[in-house]
Amino acid sequence: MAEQRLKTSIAILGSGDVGATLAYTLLQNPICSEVILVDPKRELLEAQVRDLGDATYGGRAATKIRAGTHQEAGQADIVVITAGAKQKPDESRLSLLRRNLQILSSIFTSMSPISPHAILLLVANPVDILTYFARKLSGLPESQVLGTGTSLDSARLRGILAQKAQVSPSSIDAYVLGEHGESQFVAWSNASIGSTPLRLALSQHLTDEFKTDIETHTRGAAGAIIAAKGCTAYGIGNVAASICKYILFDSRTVRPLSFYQTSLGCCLSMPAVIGRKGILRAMPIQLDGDEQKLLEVCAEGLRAVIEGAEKELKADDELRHALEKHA
Ligand SMILES: NC(=O)C1=CN([C@@H]2O[C@H](COP(=O)(O)OP(=O)(O)OC[C@H]3O[C@@H](n4cnc5c(N)ncnc54)[C@H](O)[C@@H]3O)[C@@H](O)[C@H]2O)C=CC1
Ligand SMILES: CC(=O)C(=O)O
Repeated sequence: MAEQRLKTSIAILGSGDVGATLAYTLLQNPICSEVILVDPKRELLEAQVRDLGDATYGGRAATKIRAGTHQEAGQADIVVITAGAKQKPDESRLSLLRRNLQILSSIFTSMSPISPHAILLLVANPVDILTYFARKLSGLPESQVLGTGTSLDSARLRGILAQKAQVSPSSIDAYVLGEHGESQFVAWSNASIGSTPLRLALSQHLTDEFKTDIETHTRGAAGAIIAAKGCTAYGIGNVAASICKYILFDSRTVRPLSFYQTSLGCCLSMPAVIGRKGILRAMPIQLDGDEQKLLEVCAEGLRAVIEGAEKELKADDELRHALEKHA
C-alpha cells in the first residue's frame, strides 16, 4: 500500500469551490502522492495552490499539491472533473448542460491522448448527463467513467435518518437512486439500520408523509445551501475524496454511483462495486413496483435530455467532431 501511495496522482479539473475543497480534503487525508490542480483562470489556480500548499507544512505532508496542465491531468490515475458553471439560486442542474458540455468537450481535446488506465470521476452538473457524454468523448472503457451521482444525496439521507433513529449515520444503509436531480427517488424498500429493515427500526415514523418530507428535504438540500452561501462544497468534497480512496485502494466498496445502464440507455445512479478499475460491477437491487416505476420515469427523462442535447450537438461542428472521434 505504501508503494501505491508513492506513485499515485489525482488530477482535479476546476479549482473553484468544489475543486479546491476536494484538494483540501485529499491533503488532510492523504491517499496519493500528488494532487494536480488545473484551471484556465491562472491567477485563481496559483492562489489556490499556494493557499492549499500552506496547509501541507504541518508535518504530515504526505501528499503534494501543484498546478498542472490538462495534458498532465490526462496521465493521472484519477481525473476528477469539477470544471463547469454552477447553479444560481433556483436554477436547476439541467440548465447547466449546454455550458458544461462545451467545457467537457474542450477538456478532452486538451487532455488528449488520455491515459488508457485513467479513471474519470465526474462531479460537474448535470452529473448524469455529463457522465454519459464523458464516456463518448474520452473513448475510455465504460467501467472507467463514473459520476458521483446520488452519493451525496444518499449521504444527506443517511444524516436525516440517523438523527431520527438516534444512531450513527454509518449504521444506516439507505440509497437515493436515479438522477442527481429532480427525478431522484429513495429506495425505501431496501433501507435498513444495521441488519434491521427500516420499516421495523423506525416503525412509528415511517408514514407516507414522513417519507415525502425526507425526499423533499434530500432533493432540495443543495438549493437551500446554494441560496444561502452560493455553492455546496464540503459534502461533495468529502464524497469525491472517499470515492478516490475506494478506487486507489481497490476497496470494492458498494456505493450508489452514476454509470452507464445498458438496459436504460443512460447514466444514472445504482449501487455499484467500486475498485481500482472503476466500476467493477453493478450490485443487484430488488426495487418494489413503485420504485421500479420511478426508476423508469427517471431514465426516460434523462434519455430525453440526452436526445435533445445530441440534436443540438449536430448543429455544433466542434462538439460533433469530438463525439464522433470515438463513436
Ligand atoms: N455532483 C455533485 O454532487 C455536485 C456538483 N457540483 C457541481 O460542480 C461544478 C463546480 O462547482 P464550483 O466549484 O462551485 O464552481 P466554480 O465556479 O467555483 O468552479 C468551477 C471552476 O471550473 C473552472 N473551469 C472552467 N473551464 C475549465 C476547463 N476547461 N478546465 C479546467 N477548469 C475549468 C472555472 O475556471 C472555475 O474556476 C458545478 O457544475 C456544480 O454544479 C457542485 C456540488 C455538488
Ligand atoms: C450542487 C449539487 O449538485 C449538490 O450539492 O447536490
